[in-house]
Amino acid sequence: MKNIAEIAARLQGYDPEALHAAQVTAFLEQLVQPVQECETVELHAALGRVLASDVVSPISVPPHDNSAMDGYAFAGGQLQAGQALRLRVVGAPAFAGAAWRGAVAAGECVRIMTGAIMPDGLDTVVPQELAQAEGEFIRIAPDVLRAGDNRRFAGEDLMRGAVALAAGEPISPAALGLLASLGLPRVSVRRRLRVAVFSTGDEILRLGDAPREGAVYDSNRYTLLGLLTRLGVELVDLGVVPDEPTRLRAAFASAAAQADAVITSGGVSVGEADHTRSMMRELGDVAFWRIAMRPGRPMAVGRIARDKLWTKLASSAYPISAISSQYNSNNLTGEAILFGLPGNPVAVMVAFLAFVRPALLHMMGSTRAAPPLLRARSAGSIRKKPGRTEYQRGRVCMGADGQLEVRVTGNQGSGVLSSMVQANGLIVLPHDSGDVAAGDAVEVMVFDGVM
Ligand SMILES: Nc1nc2c(c(=O)[nH]1)N[C@H]1C(S)=C(S)[C@@H](COP(=O)(O)OP(=O)(O)OC[C@H]3O[C@@H](n4cnc5c(N)ncnc54)[C@H](O)[C@@H]3O)O[C@H]1N2
Ligand code: MOO
Repeated sequence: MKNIAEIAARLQGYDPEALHAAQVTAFLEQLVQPVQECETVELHAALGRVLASDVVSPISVPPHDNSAMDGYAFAGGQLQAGQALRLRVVGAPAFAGAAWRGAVAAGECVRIMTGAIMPDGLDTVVPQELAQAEGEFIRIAPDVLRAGDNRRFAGEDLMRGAVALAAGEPISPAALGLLASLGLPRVSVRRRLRVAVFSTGDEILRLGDAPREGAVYDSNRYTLLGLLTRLGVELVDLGVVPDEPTRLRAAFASAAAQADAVITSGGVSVGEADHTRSMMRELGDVAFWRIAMRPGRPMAVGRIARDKLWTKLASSAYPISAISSQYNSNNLTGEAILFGLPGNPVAVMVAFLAFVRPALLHMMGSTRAAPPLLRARSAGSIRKKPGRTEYQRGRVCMGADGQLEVRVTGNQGSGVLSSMVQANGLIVLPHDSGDVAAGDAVEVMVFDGVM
């Protein structure tokens, strides 16, 4: 296991006082490892889990060539440009699930329903809307159809023996359907990631507490719990922890004893009461950064080695028995990854979306960790200083000309959640870029469905 200093040493131009967003991503890729344990779950419970190994198709889907339409099947070679075709309807209709095995001669066709197996030798289906019935015949007008139309091939979705879904694929509703189409009742997935969350700060009120001068309600834990629930992790909610070394030590110890990752908010800046960062450092191997970004400038990232935790706690007179039972009952790797996010509510969400979420996806074993970026035209001008990555809250929609357009959603203060609620993405203005003029193309990290 590389220590934090070793990972940092590999980053070109590493400056903890002005780290680039791209360096944070590169650092986290080095720091985290996918969980190795797997389990087999019922398909209906697999949504959002990450596939542990390749799924090879035991069958072809569809299993036979079949019709895509209700209509009449015939040999398409009989179609001729500029000419109508008249065919005699023979045999019993072919229904989905009931093959029709008779012979069909030239000049003949068979009534067929969507999904029914194509009778031998036939390759084309005329939908019934395009077939004019004339007694026992049908007539197909000139040039309405080509040979091969409306036939679905055996295996056109999935071929027997081919990889249907690769390891690392997050299981989406479409993937659930795909696995079900193979007849697989269960699937092997990586174990769920366990993530502990707590908010820090003496001024943080629990919901339901009476308002108090200078105090704010704990919103960060709720946004984080929401984001993590969408990610499909197991949550360990440790509530609000005041800025007191003893309480923080207990919270970090408990979190590290039972979770793969620990996410906190607040107390990572330079204020007098910012004890979170010193406690992280006491118990773990941690880097504190000022990231050249806005919002989300201060952030602490590191790990607590679980085997060293006991020694460290012993020297602080912490009651180890309180957490050793939690530790023993869990099947965790040797370390808990720490994400000490800043206190400002939007900074929390931006840091989560830009860095923490990709890192957690990587830990979950997902091969789809990078957030999706769209290019859109900026509806207005945006002021931007070169030398830091800026994330502006914006709403993407289709402009009058059918092109994607993004509009900033109001006050961009790092404590202002209302503009975050109105947004459906973050406009990502890269490190070196300057002001954006109305009409310029910008990149947007869309978060519909993510948050
Ligand atoms: N001299 C400097 N001051 C500050 C710097 C700096 O670089 N030099 N950075 C500023 C930035 S940017 C941020 S962000 C904050 C981060 O500070 P902390 O991580 O220590 O966060 P706190 O001071 O605890 O809180 C900041 C702000 O956020 C509110 N907050 C905290 N927790 C919650 C919560 N759970 N729910 C809702 N709101 C919360 C808190 O009340 C403060 O208003 O530091 C700047 N200062
Ligand atoms: O950048 Mo702080 O992280 O603005 O809110």
